[in-house]
Amino acid sequence: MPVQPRRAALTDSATETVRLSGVGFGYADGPGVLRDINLILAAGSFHFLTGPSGAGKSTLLKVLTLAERPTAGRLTLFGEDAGEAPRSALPRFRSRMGVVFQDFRLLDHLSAFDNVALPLRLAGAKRDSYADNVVEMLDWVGLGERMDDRPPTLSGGEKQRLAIARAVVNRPDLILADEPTGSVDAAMGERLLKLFQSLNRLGTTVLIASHDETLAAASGASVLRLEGGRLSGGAA
Ligand SMILES: Nc1ncnc2c1ncn2[C@@H]1O[C@H](COP(=O)(O)OP(=O)(O)OP(=O)(O)O)[C@@H](O)[C@H]1O
Repeated sequence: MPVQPRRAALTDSATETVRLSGVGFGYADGPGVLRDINLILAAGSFHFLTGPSGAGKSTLLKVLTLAERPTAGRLTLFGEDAGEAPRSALPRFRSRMGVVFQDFRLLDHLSAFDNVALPLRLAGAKRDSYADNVVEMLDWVGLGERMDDRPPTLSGGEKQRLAIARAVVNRPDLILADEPTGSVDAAMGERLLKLFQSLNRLGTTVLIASHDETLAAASGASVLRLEGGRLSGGAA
């Protein structure tokens, strides 16, 4: 029986940030990792994605960031078919996303300031127009005193906070974050959650993959659970 996509809120195509219909994925020569995933993330909704280690949370985020393409089913982002979009279309989809990678992917030769400024520079903004915004974001994540330092001199938690500041600085339409509080203490985890919630109140759709079930429950967000490659949970 075909499964209806889970609905997190309104499902009019104009208000959907993400739609997965029967999406499957497996790495080359490996077993299937994602099976028949049906999911709608309404524009402006907030979700946690939980599940045991190896369940496929990072893989699902890789499919959503178009680092991997679905091997079955249909993926729509911002109302457009993305699963089979040509490579030349990928920057257009990605320019609307802020991604926090599990391994941070900071540029070691750039200062903390320049790492955070990168998405704005790539979007063509001039330094004068974004400098205050970058400083404000670094202050928010507690790195206001470290803006001239390079990533190799930062602790794991500081790198994580820097990666989050970079992902959110240009107010993307969609934030995809893989374990964004995995390297920080509980108080900083709550502060970072507030940052994601503030952006969400401004209209950004947020999906956070996390082992931290306590933080997920405290957030009041819908909690999606991935297990054995299948998705359950979320708002009905
Ligand atoms: N590049 C890859 N090539 C082949 N198999 C992979 C690759 N990356 C992940 N896998 C496999 O896919 C499955 C899902 O991994 P994934 O990293 O998505 O899980 P996860 O839920 O994010 O785990 P964790 O919570 O430990 O980060 C695992 O069995 C893993 O071994």
